[in-house]
Amino acid sequence: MLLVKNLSFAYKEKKVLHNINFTLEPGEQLSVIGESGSGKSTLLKTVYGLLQPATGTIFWKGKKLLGPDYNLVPGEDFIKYQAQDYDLMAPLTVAENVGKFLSNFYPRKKQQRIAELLELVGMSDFAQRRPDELSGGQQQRVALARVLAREPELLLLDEPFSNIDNFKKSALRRELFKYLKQQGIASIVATHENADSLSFSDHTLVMKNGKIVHRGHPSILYQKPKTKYVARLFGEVNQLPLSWFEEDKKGLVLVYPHELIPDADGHIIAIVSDSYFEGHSYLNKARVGRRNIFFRSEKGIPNEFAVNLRLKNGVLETRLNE
Ligand SMILES: Nc1ncnc2c1ncn2[C@@H]1O[C@H](COP(=O)(O)OP(=O)(O)OP(=O)(O)O)[C@@H](O)[C@H]1O
Repeated sequence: MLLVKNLSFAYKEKKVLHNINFTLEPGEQLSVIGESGSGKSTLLKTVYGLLQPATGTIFWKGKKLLGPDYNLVPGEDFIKYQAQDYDLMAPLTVAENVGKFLSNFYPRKKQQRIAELLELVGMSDFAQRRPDELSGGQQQRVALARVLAREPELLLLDEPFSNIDNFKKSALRRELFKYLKQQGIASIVATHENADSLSFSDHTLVMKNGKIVHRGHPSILYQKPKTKYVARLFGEVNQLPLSWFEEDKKGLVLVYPHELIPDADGHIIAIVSDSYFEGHSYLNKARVGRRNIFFRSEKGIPNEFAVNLRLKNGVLETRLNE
């Protein structure tokens, strides 16, 4: 088990991580989400051993991990870390890059392992190419194969799919996280992209200004976000007066755009200002009084068109039950 206890870190006098606590079991998948600059990368670098914590301790399976002040070569053998840059070796082929840290003692086994990993990341056809002949997304996939080569027990990935196009990304995500589960590899993925978090994580940490502001299973974070900041990480969200839905109620409620339904009987009247095509539906920006809101519709809606909206059944019960 990974145990991170009261971890804090500062770049010179700028404190970037504040009292971070979490645990992670072998094979578990943890995602760390939060706005740019919230401290996700710094957390990964500190856990990996590139940065020396100001306070706190990190244990893996009961063994205390020492930071760079105590290790000549930063990083532990059983942890692999994929940073946002890929650091592939230019003179080596893709296959040589992936196999660089594999033993040459059993050459056939080594070649099999390289082939298996290149297949996993969809790069088999590029085995003999050199990194400078690859696109950014292809380099990112090779880098992923390389960090998996020596079967780490704990894998730390910083924005692992950021350069990979949508065609490849969904399949790669599914294959990679299935592989990690099968192999019992624990992973921490720092990401902006909610799909990394929603579909594949056992737990999610939400970071803001170097602190964990919320944690839990992604479905709970999505359905019962404690703050607009948390809900906003999953896409557009409205913060609306409760009195719109229940007379005399004070306070605000978070409502996702798909939870506001166009309905002739709806008593919220919205004037559409923009309608954006998003494949499965349209995302509409509209005014209700002086407030801007977002709602979804199956069809595009002309500007300045008035639409009656109602709240999807059950939303208030879900959001307000604490
Ligand atoms: N080498 C550094 N020296 C000083 N400050 C730094 C350094 N690296 C990061 N920071 C600061 O630390 C804070 C956290 O940065 P970090 O890169 O961990 O955030 P992040 O959540 O990973 O952001 P992003 O999503 O943009 O990658 C930011 O305010 C950043 O400006």
